[in-house]
Amino acid sequence: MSGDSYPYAVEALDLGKKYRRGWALQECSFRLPAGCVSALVGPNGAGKSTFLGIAARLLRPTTGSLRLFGMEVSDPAALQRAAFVDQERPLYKGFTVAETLRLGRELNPHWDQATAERIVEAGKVPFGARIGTLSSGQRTRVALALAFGKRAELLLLDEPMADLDPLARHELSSLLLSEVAERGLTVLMSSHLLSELEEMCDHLVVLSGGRLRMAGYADQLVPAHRLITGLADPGPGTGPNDNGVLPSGFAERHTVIESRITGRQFTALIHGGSELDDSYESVEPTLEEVLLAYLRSTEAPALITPGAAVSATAVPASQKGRAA
Ligand SMILES: Nc1ncnc2c1ncn2[C@@H]1O[C@H](COP(=O)(O)OP(=O)(O)OP(=O)(O)O)[C@@H](O)[C@H]1O
Repeated sequence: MSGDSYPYAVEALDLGKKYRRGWALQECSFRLPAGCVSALVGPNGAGKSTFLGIAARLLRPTTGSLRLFGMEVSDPAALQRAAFVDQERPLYKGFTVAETLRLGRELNPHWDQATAERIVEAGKVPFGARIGTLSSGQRTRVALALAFGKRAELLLLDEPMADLDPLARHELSSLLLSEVAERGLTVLMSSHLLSELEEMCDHLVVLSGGRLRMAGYADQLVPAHRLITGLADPGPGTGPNDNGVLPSGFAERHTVIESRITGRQFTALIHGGSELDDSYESVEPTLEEVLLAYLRSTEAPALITPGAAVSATAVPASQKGRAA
């Protein structure tokens, strides 16, 4: 089923994870084209680490299936093609940096020592220093060196920027983008801040409360929306603090993702290309405006672009249901 040119790096179908306290991830279905750099975004507790943990085979899903390059994630061959940088950066504290890289070389058949050393050297991290004595940003750098040294085709990075200084962030983004351009690397990296990843990523996967809210290329997600402002109709009351309401019939004519009334003015983010009344102002929203609207309006349907949608027929019947 797999092949070097398999077009999707990740395919999740009805993926879910339940802990004793409840669902951390539910009914999550999307696919990630190979070769893209995708931001896995969502507020605290959204399920990002849970998703990455399943993709790195550290967690077993409760429902559904996850495939990497067409192979079920439980297949050891799938795992060889992915590298994971855990949020906790779990490295052996008693090992030196050089010993950590040596371990990477021994465990990974396609190990690239030169790249791993280059990443460590760029941060001026001493090879003889013990991991336990490094700052959190330096530990992140060593974890990234291990991930890049593995020469995996898919990098799963859990909050890679969280403890890096601005120079190191810039260096990491250049490194990622050159690897993507040179050898078609796919990257899925999490953050709870879109602004942290926006410049690097051409693709977006958004989770909230364990559910998928958006997935697709940013340049397809944004133009599907308009940000409308106009005069609100007076509210039902007459007092000075009464809010207005959306103009009559507006919500019936347009797919309103989110609306706000401020004084006599309304602002609405709408989806789709329905005809607009001349009396309204309409602009294309920013990616952040679209993202925030979908995160705040949990009742609005999730937005999955056709290229990111995965149907039950895309996954062989033998791989559906409870994961092995
Ligand atoms: N081992 C666990 N046992 C019980 N609940 C857990 C466990 N791990 C995660 N959860 C819960 O699952 C939900 C999703 O957690 P997860 O760590 O995946 O979110 P996240 O999006 O990565 O959050 P953050 O941005 O804060 O790192 C949270 O409600 C969390 O409390």
